Amino acid sequence: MTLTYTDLGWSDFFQSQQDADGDLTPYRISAVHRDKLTGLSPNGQIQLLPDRLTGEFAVGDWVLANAADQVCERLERQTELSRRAAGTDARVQLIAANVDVLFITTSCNADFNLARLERYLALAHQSGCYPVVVLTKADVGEDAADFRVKAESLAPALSVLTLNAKDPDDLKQLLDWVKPGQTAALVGSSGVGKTTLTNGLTGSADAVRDIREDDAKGRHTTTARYLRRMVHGGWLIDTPGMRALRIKDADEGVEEVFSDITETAQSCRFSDCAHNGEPGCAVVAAVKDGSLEQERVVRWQKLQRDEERNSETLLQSRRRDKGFGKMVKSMKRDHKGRKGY
Ligand SMILES: Nc1nc2c(ncn2[C@@H]2O[C@H](COP(=O)(O)OP(=O)(O)OP(=O)(O)O)[C@@H](O)[C@H]2O)c(=O)[nH]1
Ligand SMILES: [Zn+2]
Repeated sequence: MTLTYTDLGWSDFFQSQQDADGDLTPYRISAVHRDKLTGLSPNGQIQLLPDRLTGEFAVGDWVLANAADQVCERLERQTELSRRAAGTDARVQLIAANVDVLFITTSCNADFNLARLERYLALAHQSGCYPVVVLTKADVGEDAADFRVKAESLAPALSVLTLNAKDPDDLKQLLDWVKPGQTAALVGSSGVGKTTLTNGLTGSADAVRDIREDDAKGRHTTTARYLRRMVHGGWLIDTPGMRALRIKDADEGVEEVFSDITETAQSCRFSDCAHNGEPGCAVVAAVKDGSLEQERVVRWQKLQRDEERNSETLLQSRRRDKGFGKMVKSMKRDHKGRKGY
């Protein structure tokens, strides 16, 4: 079957970035390898040679390549999903590009965690993707409707689907959210059913899991991401091996997810109110009168702290560590001094 550029997700946004002569060919990146890229065009799939480190490309990117299959340009992204890399590394790690819909996947069991959902929602808002919460294992034991109500409480008009990932009929619910030519990405913890969903939505049983790398702790993780065609003509990016999501530079996303709280906080007497017992704190007052939920405020404060810390540059975190080291030293000195009394 021949695909057109429109089928691949090409739009006016990318067209306007085409080179004037039009002698370069656009390709959609379907896989990023150590030293090469896989690109899709109406002529099929080819290997492309990157013009910079492949870590600067994401699955879903559009690039322009010359007749020798060398990438000459990476087009500006409509949306970009990224997180802070694992370990002590402060770098940004790209997850996917030009994603329209983010399927935030969790299951109707112990994996369900409101704080984690909020983190993924902040990622969606920050990147410009439309979030849809997918609750799998609705067919198993516990009452799926309860989980749904809890998830829906996170934002007004939040789209929440409950389903059995193994049931082809249930999967139609997801297809409704992605138009042909649009791209969705699946995120969520290990074991929630991402592979099952990917196989069901793309009609392939061979989840390609061939690139294994050691992470910081020496564990093997599957890091390959692929752009796959969904049965109805949309595109799907699975994100295997994403053990934890550390959001970075997502302060606006966090603000959006907690807009009810941030709006209330504008009425605090002090503009830098930490909502920790300051006089005239509107957030504490709202918790008291029941218009804000205490646990949600606590989750907001924690997510804000995490986000700030993840967004520090390496230099800032070194300074913080140094400052902390100095503080410990001076405390030790003080302690010694006091002992002398
Ligand atoms: N009953 C039921 N089982 C499910 C459902 N979704 C997934 N499973 C099962 O849960 C197990 C884990 O599913 P996977 O699709 O491998 O989960 P994953 O998110 O891809 O996990 P990783 O590969 O570790 O990232 C498999 O045994 C699935 O068959 C569901 O909605 N209902
Ligand atoms: Zn306050």
